[in-house]
Parts: sequence; structure tokens; C-alpha cells
Amino acid sequence: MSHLDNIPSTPGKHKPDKAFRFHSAAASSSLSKLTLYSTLFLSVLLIFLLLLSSPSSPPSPRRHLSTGSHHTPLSLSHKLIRKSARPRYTTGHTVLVTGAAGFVGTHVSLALKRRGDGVLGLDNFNHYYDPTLKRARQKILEKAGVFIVEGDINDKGLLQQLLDAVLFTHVMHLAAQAGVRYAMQNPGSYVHSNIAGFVNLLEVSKLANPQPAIIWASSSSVYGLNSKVPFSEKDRTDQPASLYAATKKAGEEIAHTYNHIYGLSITGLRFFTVYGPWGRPDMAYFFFTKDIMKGKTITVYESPDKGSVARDFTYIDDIVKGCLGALDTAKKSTGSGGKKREPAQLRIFNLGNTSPVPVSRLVSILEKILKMKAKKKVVPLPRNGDVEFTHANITLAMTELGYKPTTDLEAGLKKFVRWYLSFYSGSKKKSSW
Ligand SMILES: O=C(O)[C@H]1O[C@H](OP(=O)(O)OP(=O)(O)OC[C@H]2O[C@@H](n3ccc(=O)[nH]c3=O)[C@H](O)[C@@H]2O)[C@H](O)[C@@H](O)[C@@H]1O
Repeated sequence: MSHLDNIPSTPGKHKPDKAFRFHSAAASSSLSKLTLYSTLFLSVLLIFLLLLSSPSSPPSPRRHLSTGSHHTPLSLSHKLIRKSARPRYTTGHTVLVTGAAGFVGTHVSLALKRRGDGVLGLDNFNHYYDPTLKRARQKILEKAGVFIVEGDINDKGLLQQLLDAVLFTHVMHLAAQAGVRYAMQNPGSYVHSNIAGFVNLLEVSKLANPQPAIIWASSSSVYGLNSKVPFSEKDRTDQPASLYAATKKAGEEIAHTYNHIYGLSITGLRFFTVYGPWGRPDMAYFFFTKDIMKGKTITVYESPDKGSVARDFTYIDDIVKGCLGALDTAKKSTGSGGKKREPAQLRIFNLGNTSPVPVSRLVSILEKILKMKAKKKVVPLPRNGDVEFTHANITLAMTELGYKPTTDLEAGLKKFVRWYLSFYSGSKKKSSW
């Protein structure tokens, strides 16, 4: 018989056998064992109860909202959330910015906060590109008083909690799976973020009372194989060349549905190849800079007729002005608690630069700024989702939003390279806004 045989499998349910009752020596030894085990059991129970009643444990949190590198109990997060979302003036807006640690999200959040609006960020800090860059952007925002809740737009419970905690006047929805070519590698991530995530956000927004107005990032890629230039909002957008474009186009149709049924005020912004400081490392201007400096060969696409592939590169500060213009002119949603009262505003705008630049010219500008010759491999545009050119007609945004881009590619790239050199020289603290 092993010493383990006397340990009850269910505490408190030990049944002594007959031998135990009639042999006193054996009985006293068994009694002392029983006392030992009971003491042990009671101690464990006591420790467990003490832990439960400990003041450091949050009062039965339903979830922990994360501030990024560390988790913050809900009660503390709520304080930070409300503080971050509170406008400086009574006339200020209260804005939830999704994708706040992203390139456009960070710039827009900062601009809103600086002019006095209340801003709360939401970001899932995914690893599509180096999250340390996202964390660095988060630090800049924290300093400016913008708190980022770490979470996914697909998390309905979380979104509901945020919209319960704060009455947002607007949602600036910039969270998305970006990038045209990556859609061939990871199609699911585009459906997850750009379709399911967007629907989730609209579902929660439609139930809010009052409903926020939604401003969200569509893309120039919706013009797909459209060959009529410059691209106008009235042009056809039913020929997407990539799954990315198809998900953004789907977003535009979904926006129509939620506007139509629930009275949500929705404005879609078709961004044209946004670039600038704190940009996205997956974009050509960014990794061309990195590779030219390293002496690595860059691949430059040309169109099948040996013509140049071109983009209407748009500088981030111009895009930010467009986003703020869209927010300031957005009318209120007309529904509440899931019910529409009257027709609501539904808009779509091109935010481009109206000046397409060949990719070959992008490379020569970078060579001039970096004072280095690029090692180039010129290849025909592969069938990877890229279109040959983009060119925005911005008349509508100029008229309705007061949008007026002012930065040409050379001036904007100079600012980008200056930031890039300071950020990656190891003196990250120096790379200010
Ligand atoms: O306008 C938009 O809506 C889109 O703009 C960019 O997409 P894209 O214009 O393709 O920007 P890049 O990926 O930086 O490419 C810029 C140009 O460089 C070319 N390229 C790209 C990569 C490469 O290795 N070589 C090369 O020549 C592309 O064909 C394209 O003409 C963004 O990545 C998308 O997220 C955004 O939605």
C-alpha cells in the first residue's frame, strides 16, 4: 500500500475503513495523516480565498483593455479612454479613430487632438509590417494625449464597450488590411479586416444612440481597369484588379446599405498612394529608399508597351486636411438604436494629387535626394493586382471639403527621407513630428 492510497480523491469525502476504527495504533497514525492533509487542504483554500479578496484584483473585469505593451485593468482604461476622448472645447468633436497606430491613422489622430477634438484610438498592432514602427507612433500619440485601446475591429464586445463608454460624434475608420500585392498571399486577411471588420463596426455604430457619423478609408484601387482619366467619382468601379480593391469596393456598397437601412451618415475617401514621414514600409517609395541606401537592386515595373507605370502620389499632410474636411462637413446620422428616421448623408470623394508621376521618376527623385545611384531591374508589370496608372480628379473634394493638395512629390519625398534617416539612424527620439 503506498502512502498515496490514503489521500482522498475528493477532499472531505474520505471514508475510513473498518481496520481504521478498531486498531488504535494504526488509527492514531491515520488520524495524524488525516490532520496533515486537512491542514494542507485548508491552507490551500485559505490562500485561494485571500487571493480572491485581494484589493489588487480588479472588480470582476469582463475584459482587460490593453494600452499596448502592458495590460491595463478596465477601470483604469475607462479613465484613460474618457480623458483621451474628451474634447478641449464644448464645440469640439469626439472621435474614435480605428487604425490609430497606422500611418494615416496616427497623422489624423494627432491633427484632431492638436486642434482640440477628443480622440480615442483603436488598433490591433498586427504584424503585417514591423510593429515597432506602430509602437513608436503610439508613443508620439501618447505624448499628445491620445490613448490607443489595443483590440480588433472584429471584436464586437469591445466596440460595444467603447461606444457605451463614450458618445462619439464621429468614427474615423482607418483600420484596414492595406497593400495591393499582399492580397495574393493572404486573401483572408483582407476579407477579415476590410469586409467583416467594417460590417462589425457599422453594426455597433447603427445601435448607438446617438449614432456617430462614419468617415472611412476607401482606395483609388477601386477604379481598377478604368481607363478614363482623370478618375472621377462618377466613373465605373466594377473592374477591380486585386482582391484588395474588391474588398474596398465591397466596403463602398456595404456603406450604401447601412446608410439606406439605418440612417448612418457615411463618407468614403478614396486615397491615392499616400506617402510621407512615418509611412508604411510595404510601400514602394519606402522600401526603394531602404534598398537604394543598402545598395540592393530594386525592381521597377513598366507597362507591357514599355510605358511607365504611374501613380498619383499624395502627401500625407494633404490627406490629413482632406480627412478633417470630410469630418467637419459630415452631417449627423439620422437613426438611433438601429432605426432610421430620415435619409442620411452618403458621400464618396477622391483624395489625390491630380499629378501622376511615373515610378521611374520616383526612383530618380530618390536618387537625387539620397545622392546615390539605384541598382534597377526593370521588368514588365506582373499580374499581381497592380494597375498601370492612377490619376485623381479632385473637383468634388475641392468644392465640398475645401481640399487642396499643395505638396509635390519631390518636396514630400525630401520630408520623408529626412524622417527616415533620423528614425532609422538609431536616434528614434529625435524623429519628431
Ligand atoms: O492608392 C491606393 O489606394 C493604394 O496605394 C498604395 O498602393 P500602390 O499605389 O500600389 O503603392 P505602392 O505599393 O507603393 O506602389 C507604387 C508603385 O510602385 C510600383 N512598384 C511596386 C513595387 C515594386 O517592387 N516595384 C514597383 O515598380 C507599383 O506598381 C506602383 O505603380 C497602397 O499600398 C494601398 O494600400 C492603397 O490603397
